[in-house]
Amino acid sequence: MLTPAEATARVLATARPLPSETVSLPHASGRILAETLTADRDFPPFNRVAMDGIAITYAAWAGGQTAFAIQHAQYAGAPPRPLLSPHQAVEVMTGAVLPAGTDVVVRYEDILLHDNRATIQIPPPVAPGVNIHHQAADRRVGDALLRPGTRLGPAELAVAATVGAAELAVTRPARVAVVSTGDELVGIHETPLPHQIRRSNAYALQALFGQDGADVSLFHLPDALDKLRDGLTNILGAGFDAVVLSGAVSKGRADHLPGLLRELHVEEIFHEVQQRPGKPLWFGAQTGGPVVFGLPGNPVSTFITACRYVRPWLRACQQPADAADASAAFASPALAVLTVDIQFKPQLTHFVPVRLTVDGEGRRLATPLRVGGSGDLAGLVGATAFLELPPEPVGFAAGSVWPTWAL
Ligand SMILES: Nc1nc2c(c(=O)[nH]1)N[C@H]1C(S)=C(S)[C@@H](COP(=O)(O)OP(=O)(O)OC[C@H]3O[C@@H](n4cnc5c(N)ncnc54)[C@H](O)[C@@H]3O)O[C@H]1N2
Ligand code: MOO
Repeated sequence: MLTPAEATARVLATARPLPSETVSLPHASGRILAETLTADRDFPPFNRVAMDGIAITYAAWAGGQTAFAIQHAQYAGAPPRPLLSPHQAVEVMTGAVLPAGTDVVVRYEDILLHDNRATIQIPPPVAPGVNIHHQAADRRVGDALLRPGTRLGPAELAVAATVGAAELAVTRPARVAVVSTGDELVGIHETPLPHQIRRSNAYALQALFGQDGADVSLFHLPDALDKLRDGLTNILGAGFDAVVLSGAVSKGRADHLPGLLRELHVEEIFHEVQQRPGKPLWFGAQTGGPVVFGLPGNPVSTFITACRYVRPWLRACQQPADAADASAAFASPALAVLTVDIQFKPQLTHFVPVRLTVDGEGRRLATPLRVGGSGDLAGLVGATAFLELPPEPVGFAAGSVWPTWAL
């Protein structure tokens, strides 16, 4: 049986970069950039006035002059006009081009304005340049600003907008079929009979994969082998990048999936991982078709195996081929301090849902939630991560530090 690290390596070995597509800037939010965006101009593109006030010649002020006649006013958006006399001043507004011939800005708060003359109330600074955002101070024309593989959040979209990238190349979302199986499951609009439950896993998976930008379609198939075969045949041939099944991968008489998937030419890459929850995890791939994850049906197992294995695969596929560091986005979980003692005897990696907080010294603390078992889906409410505890030792002491995976 594989360890979680070995299973992860086999999952990621099947990830292929998805092709790119072009979308308009407002639709690129949250998507993964598939091109390099460079500065089309210096940042800022001109010496920008950074405070409302007057622009003057530093040498005059440093030489003892404090009263300056106003030559004109320079507004943001107006073509620049130079200062003609070093002993006069230009009124300037934030965002305006600094008038040629000036090299310092004095704020309105630090001058008295009377009769078109400004009298400075403060001593001169030690050098010119004050209250000026100099051309190219932040970035130079041609600098790479955003690289392939960058997730486009609000700051990145602002950068794209400022270089005029009205359309952007992004990786196409992964197309994922989420398939729940089981005759005990009814839809969310139905009233279950005493021996039935509503299907919840599919919605958790849809939301999880949606957070990674995947395009998710939901299906439900019954346990009867012929119906399961027909349904699965259609789904496998429908052009999905991944088919994620929940349930029917364990040892029960209705757990048909491993056999059926083999019959449908989905090659098994592994079945079972040394972990709890989620030991019955199944993974395979169909040549020329999708990869298939068979997630164990117990809701906590489904949830955690989706986070631990499916989401990294999605992220890997959504990285463009030329991403600078394709592995960085998903390779390493962050460390956190366990806040209570935990005993776990089985020789299995133990995944523990936790709530992460930060203490007064900035340490990340992981507090386990009260989850009754892998069927306790309500126990997951409020989880922000899960701990990955190794098969050894049996006892994990409060204060010890372990990897955590954010949800
Ligand atoms: N003899 C053994 N029995 C079991 C083993 C084992 O090793 N030997 N493993 C246990 C473990 S661990 C798990 S996890 C489950 C996984 O079983 P399956 O993947 O075959 O899942 P099902 O039997 O179909 O369902 C398990 C459980 O989860 C509920 N479920 C399933 N799908 C949904 C859904 N979409 N929404 C809500 N709840 C769902 C289902 O009703 C069952 O209660 O097997 C153990 N058994
Ligand atoms: O994945 Mo099972 O607990 O290990 O329910």
